[in-house]
Amino acid sequence: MIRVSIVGASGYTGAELAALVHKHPQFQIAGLYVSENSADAYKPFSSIHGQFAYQIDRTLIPIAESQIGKIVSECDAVFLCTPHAASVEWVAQARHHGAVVFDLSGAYRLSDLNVIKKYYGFDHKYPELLQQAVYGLAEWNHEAIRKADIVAVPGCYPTASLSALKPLQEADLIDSNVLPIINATSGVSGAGRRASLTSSYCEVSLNPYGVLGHRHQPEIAEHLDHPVIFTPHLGNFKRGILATITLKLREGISENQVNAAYASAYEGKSIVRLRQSWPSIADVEGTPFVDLHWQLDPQTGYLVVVSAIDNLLKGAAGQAMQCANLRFGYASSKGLI
Ligand SMILES: NC(=O)C1=CN([C@@H]2O[C@H](COP(=O)(O)OP(=O)(O)OC[C@H]3O[C@@H](n4cnc5c(N)ncnc54)[C@H](OP(=O)(O)O)[C@@H]3O)[C@@H](O)[C@H]2O)C=CC1
Ligand SMILES: CC(=O)N[C@@H](CCC(=O)OP(=O)(O)O)C(=O)O
Repeated sequence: MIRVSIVGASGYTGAELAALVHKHPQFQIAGLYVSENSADAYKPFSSIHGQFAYQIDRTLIPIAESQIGKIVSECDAVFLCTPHAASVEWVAQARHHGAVVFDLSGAYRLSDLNVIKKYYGFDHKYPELLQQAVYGLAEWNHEAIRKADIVAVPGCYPTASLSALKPLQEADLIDSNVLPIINATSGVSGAGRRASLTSSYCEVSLNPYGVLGHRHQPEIAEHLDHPVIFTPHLGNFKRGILATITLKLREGISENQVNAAYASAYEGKSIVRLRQSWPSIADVEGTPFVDLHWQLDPQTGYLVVVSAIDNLLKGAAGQAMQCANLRFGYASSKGLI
């Protein structure tokens, strides 16, 4: 059995991950951790996430980065479900002790230090580790993920967007003079469990945010190798992301070529479902899938693609589990479907 420690286990993605590890036939939980001064220190995990009562009987152990050597000695992999700035240091300490690390934050997803400073607000102290980190988009980077010691699990909006756009970009179908436009709406769990006015349930209706400045824009652009316009929206529902993407195809590209690009990119990749009708958030909520459907306007050459995921699963914990499966020699969907 592969023993797994989860730091940030009281949060939304940490809890989903604990649940996935708990039901996985080849993985088991070694320990669940929160920060050194956490208000949840020493509470039973199931007192916070009651759906796991009598299933995951674990205590949330408080721990500092400097103590990670102890965690590493007791497990085969560390999952970090921690804020970006905290993950920068946690990854470095975990690697110092030789751990295989899966970081669900944005700390190791971008390669350019200036872009990180601009969008995350901190100077990244470990450029050599950034270079080693593999971007964990499971359907696309599986060969590199199998050998990686640091996996930067993609953000939720980038997962939805890249899953839709990469087949077209790899097949060279996108008109490079026209930027793809991504309009995506997320449920409030995307903002994490910590209380804030902007993600407070009664405050949220449906609004754009981070317009022309969200940190997922450079993440999508870097891993697509194509600039995009990305506008996130916050919706008044708990979980899920629906991204509607509009792009211009190169002159003369047919619907058959688009269909073939998706079919060939995702052949045998069971987490990606190529749908025959428009997907909805209800279709993917609580599932590890990304659902895609598209339609070409032959008059204008514009294509509309819709991508739906559960932000906490394919957008975070589910994809982290796919990466761990690959890293430890299993099929990427093992334990997920
Ligand atoms: N929510 C989502 O849809 C997605 C989130 N992500 C990313 O995943 C990470 C976790 O997100 P999410 O679960 O939503 O966040 P939450 O706010 O729900 O949980 C954060 C967790 O980290 C712990 N924590 C905070 N600071 C530290 C620290 N310095 N050291 C150790 N533990 C710490 C918190 O507990 P405590 O403070 O009590 O110690 C809590 O357990 C973030 O980086 C987020 O950006 C990625 C994709 C999707
Ligand atoms: C609704 C909401 O607030 N969503 C988050 C994105 C969550 C996510 O994917 O996470 P990373 O922070 O790991 O990139 C946001 O826009 O900041």
